[in-house]
Amino acid sequence: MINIEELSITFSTFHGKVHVLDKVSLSVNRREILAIVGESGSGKSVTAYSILGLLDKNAEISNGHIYFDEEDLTKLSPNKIQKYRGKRIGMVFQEPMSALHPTMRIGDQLVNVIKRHRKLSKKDAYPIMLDMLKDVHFDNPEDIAKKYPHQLSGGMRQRIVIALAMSGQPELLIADEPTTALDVTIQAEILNLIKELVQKHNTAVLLITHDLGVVKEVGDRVCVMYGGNIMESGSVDQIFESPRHPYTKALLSALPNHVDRSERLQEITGEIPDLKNRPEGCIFYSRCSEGKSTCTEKAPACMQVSEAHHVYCWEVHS
Ligand SMILES: Nc1ncnc2c1ncn2[C@@H]1O[C@H](COP(=O)(O)OP(=O)(O)OP(=O)(O)O)[C@@H](O)[C@H]1O
Repeated sequence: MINIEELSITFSTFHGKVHVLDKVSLSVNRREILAIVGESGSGKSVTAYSILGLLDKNAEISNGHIYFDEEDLTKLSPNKIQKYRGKRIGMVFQEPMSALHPTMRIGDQLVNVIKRHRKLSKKDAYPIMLDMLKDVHFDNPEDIAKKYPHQLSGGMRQRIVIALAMSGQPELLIADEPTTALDVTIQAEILNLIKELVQKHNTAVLLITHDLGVVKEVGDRVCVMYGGNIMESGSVDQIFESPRHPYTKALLSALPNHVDRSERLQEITGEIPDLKNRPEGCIFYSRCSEGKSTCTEKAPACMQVSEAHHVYCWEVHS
């Protein structure tokens, strides 16, 4: 569905160039939820925004490709990429209010988007809108359609945003921290809803989170990111049960209850290096407990440790 190959992104800042993504490669398949997990600043959102063509103006794609069904999105003009957004690639962000019009009824917002994406009249879009509200678990769609966003709870608003994101029947849904702003009791409901819609509509999902509990709950595969690099990728079981990268191991063992492993990601000691001066070798070296001299010389090559389980670490090579 989507295939990112060796993507590098640099931001020009007042203090010089910051290399925030360094040869990131990942892919998401149809009907699959790929979770990207990592600490703050690891490059999760920049990866998502690059797919959507929504990078800040000071960003430059200095290397790589983003293939979406064979088309390289990095080569498209802003106008062309806009046609993908919303229609073929849906988006759900952390704060639902940012995606909703505050003074327009829910039903009208959905009808407008359905009309635009599916080229339908208002009359034909109306029953689809009611079905979409049912799809996101409202059993009183006519009533909900008449409401304004401020009349709904945070969880209900996020369900509306998911309905909006799905209204173009997207092939890929990008969800950036979709449950972070919500009450813990509502989080599972939203995650289950995403899972259900993926199955029903054959969508692929790129889920961005710093919450390992969320990964465990809904992810099929995981990419662990650190300092703009992928450290390890594999199935949820591979990453949780047999992590190979020292960073993944540190993240998991830092969990208060690492038997359960359904907790939020804890910060591990040390800081991400200055991305203006990326080290020659492994970006994680300064915080790694297993580092050796090779690690400072060149960035680790990708090592396949078992089917679909990849690790970028010299220690695993040895
Ligand atoms: N416009 C910009 N100019 C300069 N640096 C930027 C810009 N946007 C993002 N960055 C930097 O890119 C790096 C990656 O940011 P990104 O938002 O992708 O991290 P993240 O993993 O999503 O973290 P968080 O969970 O905090 O959102 C950070 O160091 C951030 O400061």
